[in-house]
Amino acid sequence: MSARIARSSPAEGTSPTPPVVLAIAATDSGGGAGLAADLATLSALGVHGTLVVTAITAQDTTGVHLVHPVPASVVAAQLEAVLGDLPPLVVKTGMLGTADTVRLVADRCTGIPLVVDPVLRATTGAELADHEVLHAYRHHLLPVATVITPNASEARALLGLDPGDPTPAPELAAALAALGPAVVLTGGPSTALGVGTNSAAEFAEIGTNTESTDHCTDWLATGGRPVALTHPTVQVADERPENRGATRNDHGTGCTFASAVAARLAHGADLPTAARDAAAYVTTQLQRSSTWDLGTGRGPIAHTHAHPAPAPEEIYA
Ligand SMILES: Nc1ncnc2c1ncn2[C@@H]1O[C@H](COP(=O)(O)OP(=O)(O)OP(=O)(O)O)[C@@H](O)[C@H]1O
Ligand SMILES: Cc1ncc(CO)c(N)n1
Repeated sequence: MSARIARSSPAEGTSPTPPVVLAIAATDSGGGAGLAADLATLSALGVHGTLVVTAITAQDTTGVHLVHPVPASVVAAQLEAVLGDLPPLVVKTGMLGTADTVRLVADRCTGIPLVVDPVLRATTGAELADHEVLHAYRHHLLPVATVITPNASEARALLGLDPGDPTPAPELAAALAALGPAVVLTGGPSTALGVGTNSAAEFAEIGTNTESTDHCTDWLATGGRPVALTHPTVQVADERPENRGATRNDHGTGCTFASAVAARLAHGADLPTAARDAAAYVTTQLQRSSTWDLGTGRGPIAHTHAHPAPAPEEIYA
């Protein structure tokens, strides 16, 4: 017997119209990052997500195997379709793939609150942007972005610094903010270890030390002195013996974080609140997937909201 979706009376079974956030990003066939992460996060946080696909990636928990950019004319057609009919309160960008697409997004999304996650490299290490793309980010997208959410290595690339440049994280955030947008420079556990980003003085300032991995620090820069936003680390497995039992499922944290920022902004939160809420959401979802066994590499952060699934009688009648 087939189950029928319940049709309850409008007063009982309806909810208010949700805000719309447009996610402009690429697909991840493994379902951990990119548009899969964006739409799941927006849905979990009470937002209707519309989407523009910029590239298709063949990707799994072990790495990126192929990137197929969508032609700029097809990206433009998707943008025209959704910007007119379903105007977004906030736009969030992830992997854009080509310089043409970066410029197109900058042109078409000017005047809409814009959260830019400058995806230049996958968690698994694959390069997802070349010099032309970087140039387009610097000169076209950053000046019209409301907030950008790079990690430290993306921040260095956007500033034209060497990968090994020792500039501390808050200075990187401040330098990017000087180009126009507010900045949340994200820092996973490697930042807490002081790898290339935080100086000992900064760790003293935020009440931790260079050996501590208990807290992650994101740096919020809005023009003045950058502010440290700290939250508890979900320990990630690495070569250290004490971390052997920790999670290996952290694929998609950056996309999830930026989408959560966009969702909270769309609900009217201010940027510091949105950034704190987004970090709390990432931490919760990392914790939830910490014992999952998906794939052989770095598995996904949790994108399920009701898991295990509710009993059928709670959904169907
Ligand atoms: N292990 C962790 N425990 C708690 N929070 C984490 C952890 N790893 C990342 N985060 C948080 O997740 C958010 C996204 O930061 P992250 O640095 O992972 O982005 P990213 O490097 O751009 O990710 P990705 O490579 O998936 O795009 C930040 O708020 C960061 O502090
Ligand atoms: C499609 C896509 N977007 C973003 C990332 C960054 O994690 C990724 N690995 N893949």
